[in-house]
Amino acid sequence: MDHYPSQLFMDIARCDEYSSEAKIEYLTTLLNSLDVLIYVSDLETYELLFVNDYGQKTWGKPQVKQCFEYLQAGQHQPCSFCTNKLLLDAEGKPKGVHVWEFQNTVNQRWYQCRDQAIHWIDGRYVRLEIAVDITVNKELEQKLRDAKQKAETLARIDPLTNAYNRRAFFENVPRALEGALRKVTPFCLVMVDIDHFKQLNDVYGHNRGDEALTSLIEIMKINARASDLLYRFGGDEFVMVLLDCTDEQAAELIHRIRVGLTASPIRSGSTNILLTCSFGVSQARPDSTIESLMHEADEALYAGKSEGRDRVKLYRNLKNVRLEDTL
Ligand SMILES: Nc1nc2c(ncn2[C@@H]2O[C@H](COP(=O)(O)OP(=O)(O)OP(=O)(O)O)[C@@H](O)[C@H]2O)c(=O)[nH]1
Repeated sequence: MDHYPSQLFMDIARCDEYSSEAKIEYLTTLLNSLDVLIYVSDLETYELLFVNDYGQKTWGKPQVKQCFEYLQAGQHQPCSFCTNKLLLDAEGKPKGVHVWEFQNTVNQRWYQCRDQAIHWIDGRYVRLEIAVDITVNKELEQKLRDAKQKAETLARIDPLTNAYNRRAFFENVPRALEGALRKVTPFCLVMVDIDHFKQLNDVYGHNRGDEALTSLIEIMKINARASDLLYRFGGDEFVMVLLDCTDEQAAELIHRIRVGLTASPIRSGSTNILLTCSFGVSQARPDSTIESLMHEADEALYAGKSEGRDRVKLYRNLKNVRLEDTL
């Protein structure tokens, strides 16, 4: 048969060989064989004029007159999202197919709805909706979105310590510094580096080294405020970003961390490994940038390293802040 489908219907309609009932049955069989919802309703009164078998299997036999009561849960007036008004132009002529997606309130499944105004048997324009169940696609879309979100989060977290990583630092901290400078609130950056970490690894093994890294971040977290941000920059180097905090207050926090480190040695058999760190602190000035703050904190840290390690240096004066100074 080389007919286009629309031509085929016209041929059937005009054919004298079949009765009108046979022609209607033919068309109804066709509409009822489709695995999509097809319904027709009046554009003004919302009265249901036709629902195919797929619709009746899904929403039941229509016991009510209007499409909104039939197709939606607890809906006793036209739906706020009804597309009827979009189907005719200003002159009252059909505007073509309007495609949209919707989660049905009766069965919670997602449908792609294709709505249009068509001529009905009696000459009026009515609403024809063809709705395809796209729930599986929607679920896949959601899974993809979740997986993307998870991958994005993981790309910003150090898997060993669960601290944020360097990438997260450069994404978040410049904005935090900008905010602090605008509001003229103090802002501190602290570089933390474990002392002789290579030796710890070499003598006690990599696993003890890993334990030392996770133990340090735990101790930092326990002592930090909720607004403080902790990052593992790589290896045994960490950065603390302290909002609304002066370098003297930073030194108090560092003191608590050092006390925590003394109280929680890493166990290796019968040996207690005491972990010490060097700390370099820089406080933002009005013209500070992330780069300048990092450079200053680094300078303070390495001044402490070269003087023998296990100490806290403020960039401001490069003097040692002794444990007892912060008590
Ligand atoms: N266990 C473990 N070791 C790591 C990890 N990442 C880096 N390291 C090791 O950390 C050590 C860092 O050593 P260095 O940078 O030389 O510093 P250090 O020995 O702490 O010396 P100072 O900082 O000068 O006191 C290297 O031996 C790295 O192999 C890790 O994820 N786990």
